[in-house]
Amino acid sequence: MLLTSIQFNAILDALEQILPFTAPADVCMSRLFREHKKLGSRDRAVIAETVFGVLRALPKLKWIAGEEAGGRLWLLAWHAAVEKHTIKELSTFYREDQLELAKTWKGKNLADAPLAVRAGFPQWIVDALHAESRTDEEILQLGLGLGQPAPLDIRANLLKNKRDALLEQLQAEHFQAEATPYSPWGIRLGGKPSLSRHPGFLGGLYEVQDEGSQLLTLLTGVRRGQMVTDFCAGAGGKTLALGAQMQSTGRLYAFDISEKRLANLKPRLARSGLSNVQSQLIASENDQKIKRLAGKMDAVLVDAPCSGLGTLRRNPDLKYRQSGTGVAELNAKQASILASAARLVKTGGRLVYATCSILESENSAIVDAFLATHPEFERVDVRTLLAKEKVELPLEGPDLRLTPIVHGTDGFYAAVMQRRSIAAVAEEVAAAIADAQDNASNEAQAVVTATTGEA
Ligand SMILES: C[S@@+](CC[C@H](N)C(=O)[O-])C[C@H]1O[C@@H](n2cnc3c(N)ncnc32)[C@H](O)[C@@H]1O
Repeated sequence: MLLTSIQFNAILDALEQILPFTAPADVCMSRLFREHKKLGSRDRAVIAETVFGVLRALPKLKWIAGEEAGGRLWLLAWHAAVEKHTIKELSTFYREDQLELAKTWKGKNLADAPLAVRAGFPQWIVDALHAESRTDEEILQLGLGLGQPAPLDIRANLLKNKRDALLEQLQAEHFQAEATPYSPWGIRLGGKPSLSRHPGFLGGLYEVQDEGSQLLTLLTGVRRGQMVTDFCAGAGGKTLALGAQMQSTGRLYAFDISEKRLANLKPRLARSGLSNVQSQLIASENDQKIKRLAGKMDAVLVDAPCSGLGTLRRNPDLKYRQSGTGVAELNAKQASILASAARLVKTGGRLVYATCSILESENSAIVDAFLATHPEFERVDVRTLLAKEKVELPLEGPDLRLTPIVHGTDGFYAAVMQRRSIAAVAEEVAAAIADAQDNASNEAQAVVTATTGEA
């Protein structure tokens, strides 16, 4: 059987709540599951898988069934044209006239669809990527990668165990578990197991974290005893990884403007066993509390608020809840946060700017503009840093750009910068002035030569 009627009705219910896109899909799903207490774990898995499948494929389903068709018919298009269920299987849930429509949809050829539909993006994302000179082929590859379900990655908590020991333990418990290809702390779990009651999870042996997110933290290069700030800590996914890298020594400040997110860090901190983290609610990136830490940090991570388009595998609804205008507003915030966070970095210290976005306007454009006005910082090639950590992964250019198709991770970006000494900056400025003076005098000589004929 395709679905039970309880599952089918719950899916329709969920779509009705999610499709106006006024609240995040995962929040709507949690609410629905709380309201339907009788749904078993298998039901929940089937419902969530179908709803998220429909959200990922929505541009395609709208092209097949029509922009205004609505949840029920888009679900029919999903089952008929994507999941390829037979008309007989669908007849339990749909009327004769709807089944007639489904028959015609089965013959639709996606190759005839516009690029946005084939890539599974709303048009605004295609326009934004085109504006950044991405080719149709690149957009298609990005869309296909971000249109797949994401794997389940965990990060071994090095404070409590080693990755290999945890891997062995999980395999002994019959998890489908394997080491992630790039992160030295990562384990990829197959079969989507529920971990929330697993003793290893409750005991803080690991945290759920995408491999790409683990790699961003690795780039900070933090070590024992350092002073470190996670400027946009949120619920602390990266704070926990940083704290473990520091072996719970030194001091790790976790800043955020969201009290709710910082509150969610608390139970995670308790499980992790870390005692070096100080979480701090700030009013804005210019909060007075930050000033006293100026120039004191060995490393600052700015995991900036962003469109989140790199996480569409997990949050497919984001592509409908974000917009070009929203991204432009984020760009201003990102630049302001980066400039403010940079003040905390000491000479020789590291500044990592990261997002889970695929748009360069949120990524290198922010970093390039920052570097153009902050000569005291220089870009560090992440390929060199990763090589030192013995992480080999395909990268083009000095910044980290991860994508699902190439790296099997969510879409991530990171640039690493280092604060130079005043002497180095002064030396460079003096050299630039000398160059400019040389050029000016050469030009003056050329004018004299041209007008008098005397060299
Ligand atoms: C990408 S999320 C951080 C995710 C988190 N680092 C993690 O790994 O789980 C961005 C965070 O920036 C926070 N934020 C937004 N504006 C901020 C600001 N002006 N200063 C500091 N944090 C800010 C948001 O509340 C959000 O938690």
